[in-house]
Amino acid sequence: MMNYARDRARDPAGDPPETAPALAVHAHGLTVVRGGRTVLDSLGFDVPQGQITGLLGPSGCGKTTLMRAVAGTQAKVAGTLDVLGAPAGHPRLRPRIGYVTQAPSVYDDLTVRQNLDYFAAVLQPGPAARAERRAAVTRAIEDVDLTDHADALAGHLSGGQRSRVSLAVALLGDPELLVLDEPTVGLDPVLRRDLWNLFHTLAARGTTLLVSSHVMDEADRCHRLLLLRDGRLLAEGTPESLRARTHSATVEEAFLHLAADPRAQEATEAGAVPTGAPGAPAADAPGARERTAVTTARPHGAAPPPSGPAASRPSATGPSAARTAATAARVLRQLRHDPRTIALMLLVPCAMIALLRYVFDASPRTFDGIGASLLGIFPMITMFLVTSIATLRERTSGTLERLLALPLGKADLIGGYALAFGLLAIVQSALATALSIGLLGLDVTGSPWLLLLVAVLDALLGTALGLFVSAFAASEFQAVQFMPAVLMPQLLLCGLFTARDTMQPALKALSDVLPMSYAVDGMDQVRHHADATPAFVHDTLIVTACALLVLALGAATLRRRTP
Ligand SMILES: Nc1ncnc2c1ncn2[C@@H]1O[C@H](COP(=O)(O)OP(=O)(O)OP(=O)(O)O)[C@@H](O)[C@H]1O
Repeated sequence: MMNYARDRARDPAGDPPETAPALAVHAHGLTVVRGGRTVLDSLGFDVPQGQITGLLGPSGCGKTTLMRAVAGTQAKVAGTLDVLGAPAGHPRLRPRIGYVTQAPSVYDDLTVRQNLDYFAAVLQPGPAARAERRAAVTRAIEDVDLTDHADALAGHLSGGQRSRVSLAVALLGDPELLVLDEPTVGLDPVLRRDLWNLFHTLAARGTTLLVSSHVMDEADRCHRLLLLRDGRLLAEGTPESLRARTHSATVEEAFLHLAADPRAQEATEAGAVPTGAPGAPAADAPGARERTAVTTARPHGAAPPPSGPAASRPSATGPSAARTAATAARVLRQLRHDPRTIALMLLVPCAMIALLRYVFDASPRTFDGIGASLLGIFPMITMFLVTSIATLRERTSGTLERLLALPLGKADLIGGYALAFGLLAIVQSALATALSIGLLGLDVTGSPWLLLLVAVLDALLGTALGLFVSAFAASEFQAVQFMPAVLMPQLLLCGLFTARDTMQPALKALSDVLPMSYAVDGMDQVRHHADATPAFVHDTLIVTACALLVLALGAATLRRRTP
């Protein structure tokens, strides 16, 4: 059974409050175009605060698109869409909305608790909030009845259990508005009933819920309904009013009646809830007054100050060291559950450098030249691959959409990845450098620490390139294809195979703008000079600047709203 320890006095299945509530969402002329098609067509509706509004309609009618528009993750939204008194997608709304996507957007390679710990750290970063976070995580796990599975990997749970982890994430921080996209799909009847009871408990506490479903028998569990078909609003109102208006016994019948009779739709097509309709705020009701204030008193694009519980929640979305550190810790925690990947990342460069040494057994001087350069190139290649696939997985699993709907700065996310993989790169490069110099007899005049410095910078560059390139890949297959496209030209032109001075002018010019050329040059400087030469400093500065530039480009390519 779900935990109802925080339930208030009202009957979970009871009626909404008698006085008309204020509005959590107000839409007018809402239109969304996806892939050149109008998917939502001039919708007008209201969602009252503290109630459960069901968004019902057949598959493909636009429910997910509407949910994403309300959550602020949908691009190309036209018309008016005010959410909690601010335009949808306003940064101040991010900590105030809990959004559950249709597929469970959680990390399969983290436990239930680790998933929640991370999202809680995004919502409430910093060591000062640790105790509060821990309590919120425990409470959310209890709410979705997963206490017995708190330490299980999310990937080892059933589909319904993973959906509940996703819901628990959305419950963190007591959001004022919960946007739930088909939260009960695939659940057994007992769990479905328990979840609906939880939704009513949340509504009784004052939370607004917008819940989509294509199962019409869930309609009677909602206080109000929005019936959608082919991107147009068929009708809105309480289940009773819709049944009464269409003389139907069930909401499903009412839906079919409305779908077949265009005249029956006309009453609600023009825009907001008609005054006097069941569930609509009366003209002089508090909700109606607030709606006027929301839609007329605020300059376009400006958000009013948050009120209620949200006022105490963090709203900053600027760079935050605590959120960057939490992201890096989460990425490393994911890797900890994947020891084979860690072993491959650390051992493959060592194995390759050892192989190279014995390939050039007869010519140790050639090994010195190529080996030193490859000490930087191996980490760049592995970090590029691992980062591009890890970020792409974040994109395809839906966790990226969820994260970007939260108060997490893009720089925090990119910085967290760079920090985690940068730390791994240090270990990887240190192992390969120690092996090369200590056991394989690599002869360098300069300090091995300088060699390590260039290797780590190369790895950081590989991480940055991987993050950047993943924005252009639609699948892991494509990400892997990008590897030769991005790295091979650099490898061929970096001076490892032919001295850069002897290249054709066009190739030399191309080589001059590729960062790997400077990485190889920097390694060469360490090989031949005891101290850091001006050329070495110049080379390392260029590699560092390129890594930072590509990281910034990676952050710039992240879009909070997707098409
Ligand atoms: N990226 C896209 N580009 C173009 N059209 C899209 C895109 N995503 C969805 N659509 C179209 O938009 C329409 C609405 O899709 P949406 O996912 O919102 O429907 P839905 O009601 O949530 O469906 P379901 O209940 O099956 O999840 C569909 O006709 C779909 O084909």
